Order: sequence, then C-alpha cells, then structure tokens
Amino acid sequence: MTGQEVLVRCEDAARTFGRGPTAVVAVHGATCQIRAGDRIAIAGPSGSGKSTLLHLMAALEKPTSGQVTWPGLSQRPPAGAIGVVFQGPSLIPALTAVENAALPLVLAGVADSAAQLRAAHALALVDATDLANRLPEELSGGQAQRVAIARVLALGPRLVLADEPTGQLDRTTGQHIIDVLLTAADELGAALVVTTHDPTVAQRLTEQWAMHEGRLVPASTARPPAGTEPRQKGRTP
Ligand SMILES: Nc1ncnc2c1ncn2[C@@H]1O[C@H](COP(=O)(O)OP(=O)(O)OP(=O)(O)O)[C@@H](O)[C@H]1O
Repeated sequence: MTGQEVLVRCEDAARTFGRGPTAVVAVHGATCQIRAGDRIAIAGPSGSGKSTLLHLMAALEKPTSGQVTWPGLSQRPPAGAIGVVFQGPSLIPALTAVENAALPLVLAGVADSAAQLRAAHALALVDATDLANRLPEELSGGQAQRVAIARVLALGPRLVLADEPTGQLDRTTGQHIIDVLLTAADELGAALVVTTHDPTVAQRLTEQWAMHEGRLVPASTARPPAGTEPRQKGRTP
C-alpha cells in the first residue's frame, strides 16, 4: 500500500481573483498534502474557498503565489490522474448514461468499444448498471450524480476530488452518494477529497479539514485511515 505517497502538495498556495481594491483572495497561502489512500472532507461555508482550493489541486486554476505540485503523479499537471466531480452532474442530454461515462475516454482517443467497456465497469462501481441506457432526463438527481461519478471513475483516477457532490441532493441520497464515492475509491485504490457544507457528510470521511474565509484550518484526524500507516505528527494542515 502506498499510503504515504504524496499525490498533491500545496505549499503556501494562494489564489486571488481580480486586482486592486476589488480583488478577492479566495485562498490564502494553503499548505497541505493529499496522500494515496486519504479520505478527506473539506468543510466550510459558502464562499470560504473550498472550490478554489480543489481547483488548485486539480490544476484547473494556477496559484497566484506559492505552488502546487504532484509528486506521486507521472504528469505535471496531471491529466486523467485526477478526477473532479462537480456539484451538478452536467451530463450531456443527448447521450445515454453509458455514453456519458465513456465520453472523456473517447475524447482522450480510446476506441469506442473499449471506452464503452470501461464506462460499463465504472457504472457497475457506482451501482448504476441498470441505468446504462437511460438519458439524463430519465434519471433522478442522485442517479445522475452517480453517472457523473462513473464518468470520472472511468478514467481510472488516482485521486478523486468531489466538489459538493451532495449539495443538490436530499440528505438520504447525499449519504448514498458518499457511500458510492467511498466504495469506488476503495475499489480503485484512489484517494478521495470531498468538499461539503454538511457536517454529517464531512464525518463520513476519515479526516476533516475546514476552510474559513480562504484559510485552511488545521486538520482533526477522526481515526487512522484504513490500511495506511499511522500519520506522522506535524502533518499539515
Ligand atoms: N472566477 C472567479 N472570479 C472572481 N471571484 C471568484 C471566482 N471564483 C471564486 N471567486 C470568489 O472566491 C471566493 C471563494 O469562492 P469558492 O467558490 O472557492 O468558495 P466555496 O467555499 O467553494 O463556495 P461554495 O460552497 O458556495 O461553492 C468567493 O468570494 C468567490 O466569490
């Protein structure tokens, strides 16, 4: 088990939007790392910088100061190795669930038949095999979110970053989505980071971090990550 391998390292990474008096510091210098096998919740109110921090980790945003590196991933910034699940599932309406899940693979140049097979496997991981031939309009919010998660899993990511994946769902469905993410991360051997407003969602992850006005608050480790070595003291945050 590569429990100590660092997948993402943020060193004093900050992101400011705009300039001058109207500039918004979305993330003040954040220092943290995500390791293989981690199960981390990042909680915080709306506007506290959770999405921006996730985007920095996913290389969707560049830090305005400090740096983000991916020591355990072969490509920098990593392509495909980091999967991002967004709050709204944003499936393509004209494509079936399996076609949606296969789309990133097809766009990456994987042959259609192989992409469909991998997509079908990913749908099975999220318990959505029976939804494969449905169009997005025929799916409930929770079902659509499971398909969106399958779309990410089909790429075989080493790290899954889920940005408020339960934000638009009722509590029971939201908890099911967390079950699905945890099971799929275990099956894939991927690390998992989930941002949330909901403390009951945050408690489902092994480790809880928090954002407050753009600052990452030190972690409280609820329990040691399953299958990994005990954490070293002084880990940040
Ligand atoms: N592209 C952008 N341009 C300008 N300001 C932005 C941009 N993205 C985020 N911000 C600002 O940065 C701050 C942090 O936003 P962010 O979306 O990271 O917070 P959040 O905690 O994820 O919020 P939510 O839970 O509502 O999604 C907010 O004040 C937001 O308005």
